[in-house]
Amino acid sequence: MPAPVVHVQDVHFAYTGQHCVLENVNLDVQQGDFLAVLGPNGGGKTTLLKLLLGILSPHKGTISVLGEPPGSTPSQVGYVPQNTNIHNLFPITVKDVVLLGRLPRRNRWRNFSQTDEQAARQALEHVGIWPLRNKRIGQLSGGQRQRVFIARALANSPELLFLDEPTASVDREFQTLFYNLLKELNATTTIIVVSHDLSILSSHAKSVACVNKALFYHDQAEFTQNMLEATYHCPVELVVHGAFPHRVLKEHGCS
Ligand SMILES: Nc1ncnc2c1ncn2[C@@H]1O[C@H](COP(=O)(O)OP(=O)(O)OP(=O)(O)O)[C@@H](O)[C@H]1O
Repeated sequence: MPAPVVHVQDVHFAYTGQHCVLENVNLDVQQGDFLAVLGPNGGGKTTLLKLLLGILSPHKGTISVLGEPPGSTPSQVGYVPQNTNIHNLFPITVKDVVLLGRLPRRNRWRNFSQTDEQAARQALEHVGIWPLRNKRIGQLSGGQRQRVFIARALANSPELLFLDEPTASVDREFQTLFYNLLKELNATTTIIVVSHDLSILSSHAKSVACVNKALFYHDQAEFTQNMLEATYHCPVELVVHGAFPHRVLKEHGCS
């Protein structure tokens, strides 16, 4: 089997002065995978992505991404963060935010080329907001901003794409469009997406990682009741309705 694009071995992580957020985490992601990362609030999903991006460093264990230490191949890795705090009055247009995705980590102030402009246009068209390109980002709704940051991640045609709750504030119509776009991108891009939306992920992901301090990996996108209950530590009910599988959590009180 070829070397995995993401290799995590015996990783432990805690924020300063806090309990362990991730403990003894092991994960291999193969090229071409579409991995859904699930788990309860505070389970450590975003922390795991930040470790893979090199924003945080593990206290114990090793991580490699595309065969290198995390953070050393930024032009091959796209990232859509969960929260994007930009001041409403910050004077930057939608297109400029997307163009920033084309800049290497070093030499960040080079001029943009025709190729950069074309890539930005294509990314904005992909997420359906090319007409908004000259608006200031502060003038956009939460869902429109989310699309801008997805376009920024796509603008570099990354080999590996990390997405943290990418559809949290977008409407249902765009969610479907977006997951279809991810499916298309998955032909050439390895995708790791954190989401609570089991219904859509169940029909698009190829594998699943459940994260709640520990990580349980399943090499098939099959969400079984046992697996979800072990992760969420509470009863979970799987139901199917509509044209494609749709799962919901049973009403419950978690202690
Ligand atoms: N910068 C930080 N400093 C201290 N503790 C933090 C920090 N960021 C996250 N935590 C804590 O680490 C734990 C894991 O947080 P993380 O954001 O990774 O969870 P998550 O699974 O992504 O949650 P959610 O589904 O709510 O987004 C939580 O208990 C959180 O309070």
